[in-house]
Amino acid sequence: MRVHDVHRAYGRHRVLRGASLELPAGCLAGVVGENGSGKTTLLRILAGRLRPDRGTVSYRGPLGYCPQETVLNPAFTVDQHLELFRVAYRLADLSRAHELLDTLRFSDCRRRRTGTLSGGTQQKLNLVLALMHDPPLLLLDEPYQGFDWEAYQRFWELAGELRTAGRSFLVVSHIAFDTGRFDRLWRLEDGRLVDDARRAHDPAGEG
Ligand SMILES: Nc1ncnc2c1ncn2[C@@H]1O[C@H](COP(=O)(O)OP(=O)(O)OP(=O)(O)O)[C@@H](O)[C@H]1O
Repeated sequence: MRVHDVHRAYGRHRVLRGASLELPAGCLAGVVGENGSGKTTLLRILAGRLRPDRGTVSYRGPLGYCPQETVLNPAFTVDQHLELFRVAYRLADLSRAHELLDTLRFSDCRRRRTGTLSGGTQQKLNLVLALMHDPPLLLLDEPYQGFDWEAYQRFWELAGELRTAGRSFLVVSHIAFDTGRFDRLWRLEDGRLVDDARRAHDPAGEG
């Protein structure tokens, strides 16, 4: 994915003022920043949900987008959500989705209406819906919000496996302690992305 000089204002409030980044294949990248710095605005632009005022975003292939707010219908069961998304993604079956449910340990919730699930479990489903078509590029906005420690660890194990398989991630986070998990890290400051020198390692050899 290539993002070049993206600008976006809400009225007179200029949130993004020339944000740029390049995300190679097999890279687990993070964007951190203070509340209100524009992380969600940036991700919505990258996902095509919001138009930038200026700048370009380009990438190849489908992407998976996990928004901060869940996309669930409380009256539908987990299985019904999976089926809806299977049709939308034109998947032959739900084998990958069921594997992800197992990985995140909530297969026993398949017949429950999502309105009765805990916030953390709803977020797990939100994540599965973004991952089940195995897109090469994943845009995740605070994907582990509400996860307990075990689910949080499982998320990172899964991210590591997908990275090894060549998938790229852009994860928005405001949690300072997980920044060491990223291959690449940008801080969103004053509407621009600043490459963070403290990134853990760089498997793509680009840094
Ligand atoms: N639809 C909107 N209309 C007006 N202002 C908005 C809108 N959406 C976001 N903003 C403002 O833009 C700024 C950036 O918001 P954004 O949600 O992108 O930040 P964020 O970094 O994701 O914040 P957080 O960490 O709290 O989720 C904030 O000041 C917010 O109030």
